Amino acid sequence: MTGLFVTIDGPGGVGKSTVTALVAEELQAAGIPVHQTREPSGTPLGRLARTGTETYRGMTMACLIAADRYMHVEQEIRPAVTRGEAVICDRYIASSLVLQVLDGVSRDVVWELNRHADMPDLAVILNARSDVVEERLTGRGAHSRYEREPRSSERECAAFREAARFLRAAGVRVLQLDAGSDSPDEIAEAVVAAIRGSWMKGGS
Ligand SMILES: Nc1ncnc2c1ncn2[C@@H]1O[C@H](COP(=O)(O)OP(=O)(O)OP(=O)(O)O)[C@@H](O)[C@H]1O
Ligand SMILES: Cc1cn([C@H]2C[C@H](O)[C@@H](COP(=O)(O)O)O2)c(=O)[nH]c1=O
Repeated sequence: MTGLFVTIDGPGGVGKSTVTALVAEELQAAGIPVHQTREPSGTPLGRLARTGTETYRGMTMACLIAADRYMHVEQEIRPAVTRGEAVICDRYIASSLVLQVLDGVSRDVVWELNRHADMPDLAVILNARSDVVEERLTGRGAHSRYEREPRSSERECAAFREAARFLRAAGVRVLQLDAGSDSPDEIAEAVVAAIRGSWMKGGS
């Protein structure tokens, strides 16, 4: 049986990393083999992208992120799915459709750069009211220049709604969840239920 490729995206600080870890834990507890990963990935290109948001911008960053994605897919994601594992990836193409577009690259170009990357079986987009996201971000502290931009939460929340519509129109199965009022455990439970549903429909 082949595995399943699930991505978790959303505005900075909404709770992606928290929920990704809980989903992986829950699946493992249920005896499902899991491969938890994130983007930028652990490849040399990914490390460059993660530590270089002050240096690389616009088209340079869009290409760097896409190059890391192709390496990540080939070396890590696809082999794990082939082994029958549930791959849970913290950030993927939806993040590029938001952050690289807000960074000045056109959506058509971002989409074209990512066209040959494997699409997820399920793209989860966590979102919430922008004031809630901003409060979480302020409480935890910014990770990147994107999160330090004025009104970043407001712009990212709106852009992730648009990215969800775009991916759905492109044929990707998208699950949008309101991460504003529920606890991380409740959100993780909803994601796990959707993953089980996708698997029963035949996965990849
Ligand atoms: N459902 C929730 N309710 C309340 N607080 C939450 C919830 N989920 C996460 N948090 C808190 O919000 C903060 C940001 O969470 P987290 O680091 O998981 O976000 P993120 O989306 O991965 O951020 P980034 O994109 O910047 O890596 C943390 O302090 C976390 O404890
Ligand atoms: C997948 C992806 C990532 N990025 C950038 C955004 C952040 O600077 C880091 C991710 O760090 P976080 O702790 O998860 O917020 O990578 C990007 O610009 N585009 C992407 O597609």
